[in-house]
Amino acid sequence: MPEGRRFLLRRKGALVRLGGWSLLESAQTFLGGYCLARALDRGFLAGDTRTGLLWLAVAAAAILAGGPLVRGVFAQLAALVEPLRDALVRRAVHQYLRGALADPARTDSGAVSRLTHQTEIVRDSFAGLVLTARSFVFTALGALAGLLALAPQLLLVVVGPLVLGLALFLATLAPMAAAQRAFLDADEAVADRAGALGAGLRSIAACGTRAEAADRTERLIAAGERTSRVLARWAAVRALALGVAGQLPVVALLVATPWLLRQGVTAGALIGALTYLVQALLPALHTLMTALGAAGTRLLVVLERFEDGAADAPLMTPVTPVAPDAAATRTPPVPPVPPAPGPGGTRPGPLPRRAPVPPAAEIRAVTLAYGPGAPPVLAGLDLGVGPGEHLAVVGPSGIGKSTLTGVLAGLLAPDRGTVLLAGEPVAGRTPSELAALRVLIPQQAYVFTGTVRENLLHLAPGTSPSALVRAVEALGVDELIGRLGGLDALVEPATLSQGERQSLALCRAHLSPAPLMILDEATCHLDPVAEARAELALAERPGTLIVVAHRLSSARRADRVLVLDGTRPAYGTHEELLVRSALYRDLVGHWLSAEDGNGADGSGTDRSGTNRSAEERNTADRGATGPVG
Ligand SMILES: Nc1ncnc2c1ncn2[C@@H]1O[C@H](COP(=O)(O)OP(=O)(O)OP(=O)(O)O)[C@@H](O)[C@H]1O
Repeated sequence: MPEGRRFLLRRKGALVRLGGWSLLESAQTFLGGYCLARALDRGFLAGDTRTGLLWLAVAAAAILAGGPLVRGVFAQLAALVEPLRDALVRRAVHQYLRGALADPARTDSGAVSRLTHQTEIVRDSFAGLVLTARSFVFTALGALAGLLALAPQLLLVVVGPLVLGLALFLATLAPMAAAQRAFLDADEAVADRAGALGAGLRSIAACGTRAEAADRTERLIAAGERTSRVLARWAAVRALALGVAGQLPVVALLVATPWLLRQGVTAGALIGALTYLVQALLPALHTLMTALGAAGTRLLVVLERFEDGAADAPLMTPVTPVAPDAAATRTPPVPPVPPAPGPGGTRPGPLPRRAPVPPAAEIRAVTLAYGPGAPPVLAGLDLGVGPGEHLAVVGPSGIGKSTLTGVLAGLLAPDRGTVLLAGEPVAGRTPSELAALRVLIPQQAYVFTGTVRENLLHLAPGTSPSALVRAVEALGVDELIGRLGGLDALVEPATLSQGERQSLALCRAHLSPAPLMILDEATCHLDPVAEARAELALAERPGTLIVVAHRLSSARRADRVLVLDGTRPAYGTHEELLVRSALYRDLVGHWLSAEDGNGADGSGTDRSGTNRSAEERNTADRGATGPVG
């Protein structure tokens, strides 16, 4: 408002000229009713047709003068509206430059819309408002002056309902604007959501989060419905105000006719008064209310897009350029990741109490049940995975391994407890924030129709060609890519085997910049050699690796193993768990007998571990097979 006032005060000349032209509109209104009244009273009702026609000719001349009047009004209107448009364009450019200098990485996609579409909306809405508000004020002046000139008693009858209706209308302005803003916000939220859903459709289908996505969208649509109901209610109040201000004076005039006649008001004056009400005031009022309701609210809402403190910022201020490095320091710090241990390396059990960097992933007293009456799948689980660590998660089928990966990845919200990634809570993070922190590869690998390159670079589009080649070689998928026709060959997911899909998905995960990688049986369709190669490559990648393991070799490669066992989980190295956990021994025994059934695992490692003596091997194998046997 103060800015608007300042803007108008600086254009006093144009306002005065506009007022001058508008006064002619008052005169036109005045003459319309007055001439008709006189034509009746002094001409036709008095039997003097010539005089009657003369008065009507004066009224016609006033109407014909309308052409030049409109031209004059529009010329002055341009003097008000065009500077506003220019100021908004300047402000939009300034906002954009300020944002770009403050954060070169940020893209302000709304800037073009503000510069073009939104500026034009403001310009048209402002012009429409000035036109209608001015027209109403000067028409009302002309009509009231006419009523006074015809008979002051007419004013007494008409002014009461007119003022009442106007007051009711003015009272609806603020709540109506608030309702309109809420409606537009809700509408934009639904549009944003629809856009995000469209862009993320593949991921939603791949992660199986269709129900959650639908639920969140439904809530937004319901909010939109509520705001449109509120808006409709205020529109009804506004229609009532229009009825009171526009129609009630006519009814009052008709009801008061006997009294007015007794007061000496002539028939011509009554017809003139009706003309003022029906032909001048009512249409002007209707146009004003419609314009304020539609253009006014649109103007308010769009003008807000030009705010954000830009008003305080002086234009053309020299700004110190921001070095790209400085911008980089503003991105959220990623905890330093120490180098991962070598393939055969071990890391002793619990994390040190005062770790220099927060754990890569941490679960504190997490409980999760699928449904209110269902027994918890995870019950008060604690887990800390250090940066660079390689953890294997094992357990019988249905014990909750996938549930745990979902919780760690932020896809499942626990009923109780906290999940932290890199020391920050997972709850409340947006999908893109989560994607920057972790990558989860489920058992059903996600490959989409597109080129091999698009599939591999899906999580890291900026990867250099040499890094891509290195990842392809490390994962051993070069042969597969050759068979598919090269990096630019089109992939048809349906024509790939499960193992081929897993290979591509693992290579994509390898390229992802996320510091935490979670594999949920993501190698189950690979042969043991390919699995070993993939896991080793992924473990050597900087960052933390959590693998839901389904083979002994996979558990052996990890620094530590988490055995999920209902409410009694066990942690430790492979060797420690062979001693401590009966369930782990059972699992190992089961894996060994399965491998015996399938022949050697082909992984190139012996079955009991790397670089161990025959005696150690025997001990371990005895421990492993004991309970099963
Ligand atoms: N969306 C769900 N709704 C209800 N129950 C579920 C849901 N997902 C998993 N469960 C149940 O939770 C338990 C743990 O399932 P989860 O998939 O986490 O186990 P898992 O250890 O990964 O099993 P597997 O090794 O067979 O994949 C199971 O009893 C399963 O039936």
